Parts: sequence; structure tokens; C-alpha cells
Amino acid sequence: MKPVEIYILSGFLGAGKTTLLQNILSQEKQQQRKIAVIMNELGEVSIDSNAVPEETPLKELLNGCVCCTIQGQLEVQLENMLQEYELDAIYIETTGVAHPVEVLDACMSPLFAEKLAVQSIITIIDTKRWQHRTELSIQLRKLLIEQVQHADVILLNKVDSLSESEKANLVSEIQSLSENGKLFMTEYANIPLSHMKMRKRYVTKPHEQAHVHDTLHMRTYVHTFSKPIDLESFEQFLKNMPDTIYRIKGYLSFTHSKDTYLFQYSYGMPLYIKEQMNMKNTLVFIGENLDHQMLKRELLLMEENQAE
Ligand SMILES: Nc1nc2c(ncn2[C@@H]2O[C@H](COP(=O)(O)OP(=O)(O)OP(=O)(O)O)[C@@H](O)[C@H]2O)c(=O)[nH]1
Repeated sequence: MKPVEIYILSGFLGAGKTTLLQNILSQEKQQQRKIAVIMNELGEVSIDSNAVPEETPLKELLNGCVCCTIQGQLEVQLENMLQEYELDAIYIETTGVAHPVEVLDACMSPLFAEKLAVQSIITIIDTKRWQHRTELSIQLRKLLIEQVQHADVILLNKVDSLSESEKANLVSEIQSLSENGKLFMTEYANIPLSHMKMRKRYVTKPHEQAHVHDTLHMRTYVHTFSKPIDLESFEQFLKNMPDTIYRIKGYLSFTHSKDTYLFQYSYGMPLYIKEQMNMKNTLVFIGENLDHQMLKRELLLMEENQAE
């Protein structure tokens, strides 16, 4: 039997991995290939799973990073996928702080030698974040570089906000870091599937391990609101938030509207998208050394003030 192709989607928090996955899935559907997805999220609740169409088999690895605490679980989920479905390819969306090589290691287990064929590591870069990476801790900066160095395909995403000279500088900077990576500039991770397909024999290169908790000090906080909140107070809260909160995503309802909104926040940019269904109002925060108590206090206060 033909081995199932594996694609690893890597890239920092908010870079556009889920956006890329959605583009890929719709192209794969047109080609009538049988695809499954494994999603790893740092938080204990899943937000991105709605981005995957219902007919696509999906397994989620929540509350930890495949590259450290839950590597064993990835192997179990891969095995389950292979047993339950007949597939052409599996896409693995890693957490924004995962080291791609450690995810690769899990897929290269001897268990799967005949069954899986890793095709490529695709790293997506938030170009704006990259330009301002000196604001990140040294460990996170190293991780961003490693994500580039180990990629076969590199997408310079969110170029819509860059000038032509910024784009040129970025391309030469990334090219100097990557020996063999194929480089593409994208907006909303829009790229033809054919650019991501490459058959490669994988040998894992040496790399520095960066564990989410011990080295990167990444933490998550999940907050569920018991009622709709005031948009203005929420925006004020966002303005005062520490810079070390890199990513927020989840669902929100506001007092001014009956709708539920999918909320996305990356690199200081909030985005509200009307959601068709009524979802539980839960937000996942991801950041360095998150102050859980402070977040909880501020968010509860926001709800309490509402009642007055
Ligand atoms: N302006 C702009 N926004 C983009 C682009 N690509 C993605 N986004 C937005 O960036 C935000 C984060 O995108 P996602 O695809 O969820 O990023 P992610 O890497 O999956 O995020 P995590 O799973 O949290 O690490 C969303 O609001 C996207 O709509 C782009 O090219 N330009």
C-alpha cells in the first residue's frame, strides 16, 4: 500500500497556519484526495477545529505541545488515523511554539516506517512579527530562526502590509538563513498546492531543543465569560495588556449585538468575525509568563461592571 503523505505546518503564533490549512484543504478537495488533519493546540480548548470541514477526519491534541509533553500522543493519534481511515495525506498543524524537527521525529518513529512518508515541513512567517522580533525573548527569537532553518517550504505571509523594499530585505534575510527552503511571498497564505509538494528523504538535522514550559516560558490561560461583554471595555483591556501576550483566540458576545464573534488577535491586531452558530464565549490566551491571576481578575471585573 502507498504510504500516507505527511505535511507539517509550522510557524509562530498567529502567523497564518490555520489560514494556510483552510486553503490547502479546499485545494485538496478539488483534487478529490482523502485528507485528514491533526491539530495541536497549547490551550485546553480547541478554537481552530471549526476551520476544518466536517467531512475531514480531525484529531486534536490539546493542552500541550507535541514537541515536548505530548509527543507520545501524536504517535497514538497517527496510528488511530491510519487504522480508521484510508488516506492520501495527513496535515499536522503544530502549535506556534513547536520545534518542527521534534514533530518530525514523532512521525519518523519506526512504527510508521512503511506507512508514512513525510513530504515537507512548511513554515509560515508573520512578516510583521519577524521585522519586530527583537521585541521577543532570545529563546523565542531562536525558535523563529529554527522554524525557518528546518523548513522545506517557507511562506512569507502577511506581505500586504509591507513596502516593496521591506519585502526585498526580508527575502534576502530569510534566504541567508535557509540553505534549501523554497521561498514564497503570500497574502492570507494563498499558495497553489503544487508549491508545497516535494519528495524528500528525511534525515533529522541536529537542533536545539526548546521546550514550551521550561525554556520558552509559554503559558496559556482559558477564560469563559458567563455573559456578553461591553466592546469598549474589552478594547480598553486589549490596549492595556502586556506585550508578552502574543495570541488570543476564541468566541465573544457583546452587549451591543445578538451575534457571536470569532475573535482573533495576533501581533497587536484584533479581528472580529461574525459567527453563524452560537458558541460558548471562551477565549484562549497564549503568552510568555502569563499572569493568570491578573487576567482572571481583569476579565471578571469587566463582567461585573457590566451588571451595574
Ligand atoms: N493582514 C493579514 N492577516 C492575515 C494574513 N494571513 C492570516 N491573517 C490573519 O492572522 C490571524 C491569525 O491567523 P491564523 O491562520 O489563525 O494563524 P495561526 O498560525 O493558525 O495561529 P495559532 O494557531 O494561534 O498559532 C487571523 O486573524 C488571520 O485572518 C495576511 O496575509 N494578512
